[in-house]
Amino acid sequence: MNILVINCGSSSLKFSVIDTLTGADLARGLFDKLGSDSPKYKMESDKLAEAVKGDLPAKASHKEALNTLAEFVASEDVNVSIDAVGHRVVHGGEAFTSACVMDEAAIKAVEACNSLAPLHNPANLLGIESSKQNFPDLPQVGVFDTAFHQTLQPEAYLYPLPIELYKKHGIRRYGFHGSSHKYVAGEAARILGKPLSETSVITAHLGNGCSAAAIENGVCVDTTMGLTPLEGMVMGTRCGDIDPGIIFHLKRALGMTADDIDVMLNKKSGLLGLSDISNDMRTLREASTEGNEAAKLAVGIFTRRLAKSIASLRATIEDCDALIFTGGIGENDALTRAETMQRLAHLGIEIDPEANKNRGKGNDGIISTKNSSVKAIVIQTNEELMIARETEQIVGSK
Ligand SMILES: Nc1ncnc2c1ncn2[C@@H]1O[C@H](COP(=O)(O)OP(=O)(O)O)[C@@H](O)[C@H]1O
Ligand SMILES: CC(=O)OP(=O)(O)O
Ligand SMILES: [Mg+2]
Repeated sequence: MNILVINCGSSSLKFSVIDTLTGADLARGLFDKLGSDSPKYKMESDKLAEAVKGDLPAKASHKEALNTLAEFVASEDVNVSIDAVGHRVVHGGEAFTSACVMDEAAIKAVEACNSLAPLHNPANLLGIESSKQNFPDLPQVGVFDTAFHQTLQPEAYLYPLPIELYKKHGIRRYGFHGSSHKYVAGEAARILGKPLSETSVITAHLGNGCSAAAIENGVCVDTTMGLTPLEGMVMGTRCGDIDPGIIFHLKRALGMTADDIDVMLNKKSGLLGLSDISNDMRTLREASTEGNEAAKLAVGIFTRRLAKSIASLRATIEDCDALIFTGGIGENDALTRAETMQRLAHLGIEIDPEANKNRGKGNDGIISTKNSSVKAIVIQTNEELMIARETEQIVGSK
């Protein structure tokens, strides 16, 4: 089957067309600055030597983006027919434990989660609505970031808050990046040569958003993100765990509004806030090499907290076969991996420095020594392939 996979942000749309038989992506692209005065796009296909770049008319929205990508996919440049559309949906709350067809009832259930993921969910729904208009004959399937974490037990998902908040308002830990954690856990089992149902791993997804998960015998038992994708580790622009008392202090002593604080914690904190240079790990590594102390400190705090998160997740599972690094930083930044593993020697992880240096850029594999009782593995994530596979399963079972 050929599945069009769509990941909609508030002003962007990422897509790929995946052949589920081979796992290859036949085409991919990005629409940026949608709704602004100068929306832009870049689309690629294996048949083309160069990417197709262009501008959409001012104020063009997700609908126009979908028109443009539909024409591209049907053109000589790609020339494939699409069987179904799979959408990334970030927050499915407790309503979704797996992917499903986005009918009216499912859309209503996602809408009910909008306030829990105001940055992500409304945009995801916009993508689904536009896609229904553009492709009325194709099945539209939602694949949820939260679904993989629905196996968490109350001990893991409840906050130590008045229990009414959970019972009446659904305030609990949900976890995100589920498609990535699930994909790399499956690949880890394959690399280790064990069935997934007998494989226990800690997966660290380190992209712009960062989260880690503890997976026991193939089942997710704990994760670092919570009600929203703000909890947990230091990220590009998000703070991760902080003392909630800081929020009251910012309001009372500095007069900030809830919206000001929200923007600060989500968009101006993390690596960007600490370094005052960039949210991008590559830029911070370069600045560190040139002796920039703020960049060094930002990265030091990032890896220290990353190691603390992994060590605390280790306490939630009985055995651990491997620690998995994935996402842009996990796949490419050998220094982040080395610094994290050095802090985790007490867990039985012994780094192979040469293997660690040589991994990355599509070169997956084990980066721990033969004697390491817990292996460390670099695995390139593929959320799009996971979404395509889950979409195929839903459509194929109809
Ligand atoms: N070669 C590299 N070395 C170090 N960091 C890298 C490298 N390539 C990408 N990264 C980092 O990966 C992060 C982005 O990860 P990615 O998974 O692409 O993000 P997203 O969550 O947006 O999908 C950025 O911090 C970027 O600097
Ligand atoms: C849920 C989340 O953090 O997603 P992203 O990393 O794509 O921002
Ligand atoms: Mg990514």
